[in-house]
Formats: sequence, C-alpha cells, structure tokens
Amino acid sequence: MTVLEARNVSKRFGGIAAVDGMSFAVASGEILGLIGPNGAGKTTMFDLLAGSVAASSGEIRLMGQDVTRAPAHRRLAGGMGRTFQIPRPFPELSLIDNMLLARQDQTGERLWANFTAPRRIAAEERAARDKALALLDLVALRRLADEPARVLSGGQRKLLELARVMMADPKVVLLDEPAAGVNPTLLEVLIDRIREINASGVTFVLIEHNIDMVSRLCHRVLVMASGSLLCEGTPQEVARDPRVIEAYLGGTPA
Ligand SMILES: Nc1ncnc2c1ncn2[C@@H]1O[C@H](COP(=O)(O)OP(=O)(O)OP(=O)(O)O)[C@@H](O)[C@H]1O
Repeated sequence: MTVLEARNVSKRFGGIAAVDGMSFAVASGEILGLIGPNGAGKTTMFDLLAGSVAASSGEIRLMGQDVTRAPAHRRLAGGMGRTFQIPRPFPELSLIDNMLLARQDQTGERLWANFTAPRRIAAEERAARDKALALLDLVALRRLADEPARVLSGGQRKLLELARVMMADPKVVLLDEPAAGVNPTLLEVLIDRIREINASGVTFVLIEHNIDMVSRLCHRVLVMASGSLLCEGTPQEVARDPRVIEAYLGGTPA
C-alpha cells in the first residue's frame, strides 16, 4: 500500500525550479532515503510533502487523499510527522513539557471541557505523560525528563525530536538529516530506534548525507539532482551508479 505519493510535483522560486517534476511513491513500512548533492532540492521536496511550502504544480497524496492544498497541520493530523535539520526545542522547558506540547487535539485545550469533563482531562493528561515518558525512555533520555532542553547536546536534540514527532502517532515520518551533528555512540542509538519504530509499522523517508547510515537503514534510495529524480534503487545499486557519482562530483562539496 502507498502511504505517500508525489505526482509530477514542481516548485519554482522566481526563476529557479528547486523541484522539477518529481514523481515517486512511498510504500507502507519502508524506509526510503532521499539523497543528492547540496542544492538538489531535497529539503524543498520535504517542505512540499509536509505542506510548509505550496507546490507550483503537481499533486501530493497522503494515505490515498489529495493533500496538495492542505496546510501542514492537516497533514500532521492525517498521519504525517516531520523533523527538521536543526531541531529547535523550547530551551527553557523541560523535556517532558517539550514532549507534551507535541500532542494533537487535547480535550483540555477546549475551555468548556475543563468544566464538563475534568476527570476525562486528568486521565488524558496522565496517559499523555506516560506516553511521553515511554518515548523518552525509548530514545535514552528518560533520566533527563525534568531537565530543561537547553542542557541537551546536538545529538540528544535529534533524539528528542524523534520522540516528539512520535507523540502524534504518525504513520509516515519525514526525517531531515537525522545523523547531522550526532556523535557515533548516539548515532547507533538513533539507528536502532528508527529500526524499532519502523518495525512497529511506521514508514520513514529520510534526507541524509551520511551514506553509511543510508546504506544501513534504507530499503530503497531516491537520488535527486537539479530538482529532478536522477535514479533510484537499493543503497548498493545507487552507490555504484556512474550518474550518481558524477552528480556528486559535479555538485558543491558538502
Ligand atoms: N525559499 C527559497 N527561495 C529561493 N530559492 C530557494 C528557496 N529554497 C530553496 N531554494 C533554492 O532551491 C534549490 C534547492 O534547495 P534545497 O535546499 O531544497 O536543496 P537540498 O538538496 O536540500 O540542499 P542541501 O543538501 O544543501 O540541504 C537551491 O538552488 C536553493 O538555493
């Protein structure tokens, strides 16, 4: 089953076609890599999928629904989560509070419900807290749950971001350079956790420059160059494709 699909999607910024006629489908349960030299259009493609940038043309489908014109929050509610290249947690808030802010549609946010259903709200709060703690545990951050997010290293912020995105129970998660700035020990934790979450049925699409991580995690890889799809295949297939080697050599070094 296809969870996410781009059909001939383009995005122009003035005279530049940052994404130029991209078509691909993401199958349920896969970990798909999106690679390509700097400026290839990967982040713009993520922005188009997540709804933070509007497509100039083409169609984006999430769980079989056309979401091309749906705002980011509707795509989130429809099952798409997203992490950013540079995570920005609220630095003065504790990890647990950062997690709780990532929830969707809490009853307690509706003013009247505070009067009509206080017990339900208390139960929801407890369940959310338990879920947040379980997710912090999953990414090895539970012991820091009450610390402010500013104490985290760059790698720990990436782990917090992965845990945060899982609070909304996404079906497909877009990860923008999860390995960037993560030390080798935490990188192993991150790889294990992505695998574990994937085994529980969550689909991933990841932009990554760390080719070792791509070849260890991804079932399939799309290579972008100059806004278009250059080729696709297993990590091993694309690594030995002469067009890919040429695109990287011709691009601006990272
Ligand atoms: N908001 C914008 N306005 C104008 N041009 C933009 C904008 N965003 C991206 N671009 C241009 O679109 C092209 C693709 O950029 P994009 O950031 O999507 O590439 P990328 O593959 O993610 O690169 P990197 O690996 O360096 O993050 C680049 O030429 C970039 O300068």
